[in-house]
Formats: sequence, C-alpha cells, structure tokens
Amino acid sequence: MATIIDDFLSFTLSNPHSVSQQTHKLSCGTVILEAAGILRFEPDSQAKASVVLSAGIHGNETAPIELLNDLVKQLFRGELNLAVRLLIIFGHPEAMIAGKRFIDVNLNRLFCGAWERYEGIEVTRAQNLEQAVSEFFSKHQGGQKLHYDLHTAIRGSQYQKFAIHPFTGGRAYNIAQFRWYAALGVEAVLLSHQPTTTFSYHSYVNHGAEAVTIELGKVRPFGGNDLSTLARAAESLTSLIEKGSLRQADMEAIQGFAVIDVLEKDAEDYELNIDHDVKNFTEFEAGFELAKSSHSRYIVKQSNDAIVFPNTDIPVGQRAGLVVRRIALNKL
Ligand SMILES: O=C(O)CCC(=O)N[C@@H](CCC(=O)O)C(=O)O
Ligand SMILES: [Zn+2]
Repeated sequence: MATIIDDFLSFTLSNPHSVSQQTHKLSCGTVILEAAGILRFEPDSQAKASVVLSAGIHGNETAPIELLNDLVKQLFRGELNLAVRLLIIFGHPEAMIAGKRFIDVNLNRLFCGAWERYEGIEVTRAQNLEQAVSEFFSKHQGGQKLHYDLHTAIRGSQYQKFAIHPFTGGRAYNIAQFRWYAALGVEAVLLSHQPTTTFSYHSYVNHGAEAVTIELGKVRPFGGNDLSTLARAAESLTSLIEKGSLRQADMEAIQGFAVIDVLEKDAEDYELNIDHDVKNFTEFEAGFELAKSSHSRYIVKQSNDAIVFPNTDIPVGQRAGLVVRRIALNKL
C-alpha cells in the first residue's frame, strides 16, 4: 500500500475516513498528516505566508487533485524549497473514490456554519475542514494568509480557467491577487455580489485570507486529465511555495465579470432554456427567457449577459446558475 511519502493521493484513496497522525522531517521543514486528505507543511525558516491549497471539494474534479499531488511528491522528494506554511487539502476523499461530485449533499454549500442546516456525510467533513483551516491560520507567523480552492467545471467554458472572487462586503479588491490569477493562467474573474457558503468565502470572511475559487478546466476522471494544460498554474504555485511571493502577470489578460443574479431552483419543474452542451459564459439577448418554473421566470435583463454554472440537477433552493456581465477590472 502507498505511503504518504510515495503518493499522498493513493494513500488518501486507501484511507478516506481516519488516519493516525504522522510526522516526517523534510530537507527544509516538517510535514504532518493531520487527518484524512489533510497535510500540513511547516518550514524550518521563518514562514513568508500561510497558504491553503485545496482540491477535491467535489470528488469528481480530479485535475487539480493530481496537480496538488505532484507538488506534494516534489516536496517529499526534497525537490522544492519550502518558504511558506502550507496546508494541502483533498476535500472529499469518499466522493473522490466514488467519482462523484458529492455523496449526500454538496460540500461546497456547507461552509460558514451552513452545515448546521444539512444532513449527510459531508456535514462532518465540512466541520473538520473548517477546524483544520482555523487551526492552521491561528498559527499564522506573518506575511499573507492565502487560500486557493481549486475546482473544474461540469461544462465546457469559453474561458477555460476562471476564478470566482468572494463577495467583499466593502473590503477593497487586491489588484496583486488579480495579477497572480493571471500568472496562474486564469482568463476571467467573476466578482460575487453576495455572501455564499463556499470554502473560499469561509476563509475570506472568517479568517481575513485572500481566498478564491479557481476553475482549472473541465471535470474528467482520474488519469483522464492533460496536466500540460495546467503547466502555468503548476509553475506559479511552485514559485509561491519556494519563494513565498505571488508571481505577477498582466491583468489585461483577464476579462472581468460582475455576478448580476443567482438563478435559484425554486420548484421541481424549474427549467433552463438552454441546450445541455451550452458552455459557461454563453451570452444572450435582452428579453430572452432563460429560466422558468411554476413559480417564476427569469428574463435576460441586458444583451450580452451570460450564464455560468448552469445546472438544474440540484435540490430545490440551490443555485442553478449565475448570470454575469462584463466589467473592466482596471476600473474597480
Ligand atoms: O461547473 C459547475 O456547474 C460547478 C463547478 C464548481 O464546483 N464551482 C464551484 C464554484 C464555487 C464558488 O462559487 O465560489 C461550486 O459550484 O461550488
Ligand atoms: Zn467544484
């Protein structure tokens, strides 16, 4: 059986529920297996930042899991310098084994204490992840607190890699973060217009971290990903781990979008008036009836408003899509 040193992903898939704590000495730090799918790296030198990198919050979004697993292998082999405190999280090992987005309820709707209102195996995992992040940031030693929650999208996208920035509630946008997203290869950023119960929003609002959800392509099973498409993301994350600073690329490469509306599935007969293969960021004409149910209709308000994350295969009360509108990030 694989050890965490050989292959953290294989080890996690073989030990999805509970593990005994393990500590290993690295050439420039220490690594602690804290819980199933959770590894904490502490550098020997003064840490330049506290960084959370999570993937697999949705079990079938495998490319970023494979990406993080490669980084962990390089750290164990002593091939990378460790300049930051680093928490690596494989969010939902049981869903990863099942090859499913989730088992009972969508884990990425349970943070900020929302788990209190749900039942299912994800409830305990959400609590454990909140606690792991809280303990990690409570030992912050200086520099920035950062959390990048890595996903892949169910549908194809007109922008392959895009970020969903948390609702700021008046906190200023950090332009250096946008430049860092560009360095990761991100092509579009959505600015959320209201609080959510996602993992990245939790770190942003409760820990004051610079946190964001990043979509790195399309959902594929383990082994089915072309990791060469993530080379830029891998290089920039490696640089963050080794140097403790965020690479900066030209922000002009990123298209900004404001989230205008959240489409909510408000009845069992809720329908989106789009084909199953419509891509994220597809635009509509003003007046188009985008959604309807026995309770409501959603009419597109302005031409070129676009849809992201359309999905009606969800419980009533949850998000069936986001309506977004182009904005200039340099005018924020
Ligand atoms: O492709 C889809 O429909 C969903 C992909 C995904 O899991 N996206 C995240 C975004 C989280 C956020 O809004 O910050 C999610 O839906 O949880
Ligand atoms: Zn996801």
